[in-house]
Amino acid sequence: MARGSFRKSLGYALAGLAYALRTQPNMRFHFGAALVVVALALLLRVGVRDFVFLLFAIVLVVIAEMFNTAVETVVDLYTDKYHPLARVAKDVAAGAVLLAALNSVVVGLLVFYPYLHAFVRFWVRFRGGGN
Ligand SMILES: Nc1ncnc2c1ncn2[C@@H]1O[C@H](COP(=O)(O)OP(=O)(O)OP(=O)(O)O)[C@@H](O)[C@H]1O
Repeated sequence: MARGSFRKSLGYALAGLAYALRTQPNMRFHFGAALVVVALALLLRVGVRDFVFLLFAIVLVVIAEMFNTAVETVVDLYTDKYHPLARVAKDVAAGAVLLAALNSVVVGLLVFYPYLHAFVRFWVRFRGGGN
């Protein structure tokens, strides 16, 4: 692939990412949540393996949301009338986002559980006056 062509392709791909961020409130929410999770992971100094699990879960949600946006756009391009197949296409794409989001919640709970547990124990002791 020529270098100019690679640059162009990269530009199109970044434009797609920017479009999804600009037009999809869900996408902005995912990015915000991802920033919080990454900041928390850095703050708590989670291990490299746990960090990789978190990154995979985050990127999976973003990818699912982008494909969802692509499917919605193509369906809307094809028809603005009600069609059962249009509904199926959009519902299945939305289902993929839901699955990825649920996965990210489970991964987050598993990774952060030891820290949350330690924090709660510390808090209970602290509130109990050290007994
Ligand atoms: N042309 C259509 N024909 C049949 N059902 C449709 C059609 N367009 C949308 N729907 C139904 O309405 C739901 C919501 O569609 P819409 O395009 O508003 O997606 P959305 O989930 O609101 O998008 P966003 O991710 O932007 O919030 C779809 O999941 C589908 O069930």
